[in-house]
Amino acid sequence: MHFYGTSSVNDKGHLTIGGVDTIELAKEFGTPLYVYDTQLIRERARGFKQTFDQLGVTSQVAYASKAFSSIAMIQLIDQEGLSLDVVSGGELYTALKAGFNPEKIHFHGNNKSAEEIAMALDADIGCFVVDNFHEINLLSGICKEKGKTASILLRVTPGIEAHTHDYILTGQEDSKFGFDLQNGQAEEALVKTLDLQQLHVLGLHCHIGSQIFETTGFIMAAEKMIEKMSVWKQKYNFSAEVLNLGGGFGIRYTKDDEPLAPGKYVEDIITRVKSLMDEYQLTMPEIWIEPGRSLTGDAGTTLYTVGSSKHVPEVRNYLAVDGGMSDNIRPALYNARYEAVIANRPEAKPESVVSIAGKCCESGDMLIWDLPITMHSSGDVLAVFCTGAYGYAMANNYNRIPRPAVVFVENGEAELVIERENYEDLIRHDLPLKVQHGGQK
Ligand SMILES: Cc1ncc(COP(=O)(O)O)c(C=O)c1O
Ligand SMILES: N[C@@H](CCCC[NH3+])C(=O)O
Repeated sequence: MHFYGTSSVNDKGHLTIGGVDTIELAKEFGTPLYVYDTQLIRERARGFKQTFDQLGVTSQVAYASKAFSSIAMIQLIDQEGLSLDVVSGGELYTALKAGFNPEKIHFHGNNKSAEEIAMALDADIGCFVVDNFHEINLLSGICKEKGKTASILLRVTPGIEAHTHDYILTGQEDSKFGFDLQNGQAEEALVKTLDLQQLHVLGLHCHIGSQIFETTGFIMAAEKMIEKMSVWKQKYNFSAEVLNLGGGFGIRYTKDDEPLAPGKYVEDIITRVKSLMDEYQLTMPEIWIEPGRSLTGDAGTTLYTVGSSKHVPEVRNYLAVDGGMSDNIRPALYNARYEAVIANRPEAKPESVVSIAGKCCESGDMLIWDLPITMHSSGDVLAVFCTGAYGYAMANNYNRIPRPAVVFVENGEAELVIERENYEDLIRHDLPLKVQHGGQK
């Protein structure tokens, strides 16, 4: 088995994370349970910042909170001195409730509503990542009404096709995000925003996709942006104070994934950016990045209790757990792959192959196909690794299944940071029928 972060095996032979026995966690908090190794998140955060420091580059590392947001998670990010990327009023609300410094919040989104924009302006957030012409008009209009100015980055699509799943590609020309760099829309947006008193253009942003294993795409995107920056410097005397290269650094979900070390992505990309700046004789801007998955992905493990099983002779063994696509929709949505072990005996040799089924009423609710697994029985705990990004964040109540609890573990201590939903939570917003529309009773 591959051990992530602080995971290990104790003298009972049980899987531990952050020095805490996962079997005890399952007993105390129930399953399904998301367990976060917060020391690993801290190490990753520090690693990104140190790499920039070593390169002597002024930076902001903004955690993409869409990967996993909660009050405690945002507070952890704050403790580590990172900035924060939010993409909705809800993520912004969570950040503000967590006491996060608004000046370090960057607001994303391809269709921010007037209410969301007003909320962000009232909170005096640091920066809006402006996505389209509609937003330029909306944001500048609301700024005018409120007598405020907003700092903005223009999100551009550089025309890069990163090698990843189609649904998580974002930098190619045919994308719902951003101003296209090649067809002149980005330049049009720049000219428009430079003219508007209410908007202060800090620089450019791009995000080319997610779960990317090589630096080529990032470097090509940076090259295209810097080339334009040089033209715009001459044409409009525009000097970008900030160049934001987004997130997307890949992680190891299974043995087939071979990501670079997080710092290595930054090192290679920034080294190239520096030399391009020299080539074009431009002043080096602040470099911002927005890692999500690479900060929290491998720090998360989901614990499930093993339940029913089904043997289809000569075809497959199904083993069902007490969660599924309601707590982790990624396998159903992207054919995402995971590794898992029986947490009661993680080091025991695999003796059979089973396919892990969720409990939702949906044939596609399969968490892992063809998992080599050791001896197991109903009641054992299954630990699925690397679920820390876009797992809980995309959890839902399909089949009216309550969302799981989340605990942080560190130095032998476990802390509940999100309570398990209960049935009452599920019907909280339901209203009884008032009007008897031709009922027969
Ligand atoms: C604009 C933007 N920034 C950052 C991220 C974070 O990406 P990742 O979790 O792959 O690092 C995303 C999600 O893909 C995004 O859309
Ligand atoms: N939710 C996706 C990534 C989305 C990226 C957001 N731009 C995943 O689980 O991989």
